[in-house]
Amino acid sequence: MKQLIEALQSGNLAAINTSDLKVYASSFTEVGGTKLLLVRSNTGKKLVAVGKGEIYDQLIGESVDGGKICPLTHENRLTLNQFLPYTAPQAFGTQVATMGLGDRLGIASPGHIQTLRGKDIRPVLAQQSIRELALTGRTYEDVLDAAAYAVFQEGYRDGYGADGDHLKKEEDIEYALRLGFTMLTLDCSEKIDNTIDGLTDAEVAAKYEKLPTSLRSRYEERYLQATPNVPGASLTFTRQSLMKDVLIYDAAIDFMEAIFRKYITTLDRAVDFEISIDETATPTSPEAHFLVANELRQRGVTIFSMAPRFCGEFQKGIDYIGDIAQFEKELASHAAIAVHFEYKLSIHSGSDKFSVFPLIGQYTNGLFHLKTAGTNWLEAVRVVAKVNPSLYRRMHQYALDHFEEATAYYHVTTDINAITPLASVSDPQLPEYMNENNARQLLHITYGLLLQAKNADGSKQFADEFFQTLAEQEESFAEGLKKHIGKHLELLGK
Ligand SMILES: O=C(O)[C@@H](O)[C@H](O)[C@H](O)C(=O)CO
Repeated sequence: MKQLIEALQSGNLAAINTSDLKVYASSFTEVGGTKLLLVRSNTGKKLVAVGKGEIYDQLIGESVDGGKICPLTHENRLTLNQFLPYTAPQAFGTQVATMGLGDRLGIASPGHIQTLRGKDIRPVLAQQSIRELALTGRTYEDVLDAAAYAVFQEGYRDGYGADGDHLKKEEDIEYALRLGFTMLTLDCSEKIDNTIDGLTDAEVAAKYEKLPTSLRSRYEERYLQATPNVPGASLTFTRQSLMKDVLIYDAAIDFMEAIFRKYITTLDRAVDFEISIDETATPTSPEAHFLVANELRQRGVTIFSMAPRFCGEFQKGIDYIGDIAQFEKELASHAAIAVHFEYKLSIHSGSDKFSVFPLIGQYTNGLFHLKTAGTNWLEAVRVVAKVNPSLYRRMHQYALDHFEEATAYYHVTTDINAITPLASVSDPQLPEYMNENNARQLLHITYGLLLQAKNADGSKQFADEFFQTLAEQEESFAEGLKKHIGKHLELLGK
């Protein structure tokens, strides 16, 4: 360690003996009288500090040969945030394209940064839903720590975001905000009445007539007396469609306003507030999108982005399923509505929607928010399939055995009987499973079960070997992400 400390003190990183050490040269920085560098030895990644000054004194670590070797702890991450602002998340607002890069493992962000660096789009690296935290056993502290250390490792100074994703409960919103998350995705799915779609016109009318007169009058005056004029959007309101949309969305709009007033307007910092109405059975028609957006504007609620439930299927980890002509027709209106109300269109379940990415880039004029998560996990699985076939086979079989359990968390139309039987696939062919939709969804939705699976003695059945394999294959994983997420960006016009 003495040689490392001396080389760092001189600022001569090339002099560091790297025979048993990986040096992340992009991490090197000086603050006050302290030099900092991230390295990885056989005991994992460490933050090395030399010199003097406040940050040196505040970092917690072992004093060795005149320097300090610091573990990548939550407390040390907070110290980095305090002295190196670029390592803390930021809000981006509506004037720059952004991409959610959900990292369920806490090891994907370096590859994400290498992919996006220098492009006209900014990464929301710390994006996880409460559902993902529950399935992986992680916390929002873990998520933000991993992203911040990745930013430090890569020396990435263009800014990154932190999205408390698909939040439904106030305690989860408070949790994410307390930790400094810079984006909130409010999931309104439990306030959207999906039963309305199944009612007859007469049943809809009868239910609507029971609403307060003042409420009905307000909606009818706003949406039936004149056709809204949104350049680029084709909108037709009828009394019947209006009654349905009011019954479906009115409670959700009240919820959006209440959360905005209680948590967003009271903040002393910028936060990107996203409205998610995508995880519902009811597709969001352009008229419904306009109604929600206009009601929010009438109530003084300003948002960063809106995630509608598009027509067709945006399933996890695979390409778009549906009529692309119809999708394009509605996308044009959705994008025009977002422009009209001055926010970005947010595309959830954005992983691998290659057939519609060019349309999304075109109609949003390159100003969108795209969310991915599953595809980043699957690139890690692809690495395992390539270098540790035994582990991949055990994980694949476990996923097959527990698939039904996983369908409780994600809507998929996977046909697991269509997946080539594992025994008939040779080791070199295993990575091909990541190119087959049914196998992709099998491994995607079982991520939590796989990571949390335990042996009879309580040890992790796959996770320890999985993370060890990925640690040994750090560069391969980053290259896989650069290739796969790079394909996303290229088709989006970035
Ligand atoms: O799996 C989750 O809960 C999230 O990744 C969620 O799906 C996210 O909002 C998303 O759309 C990622 O593509």
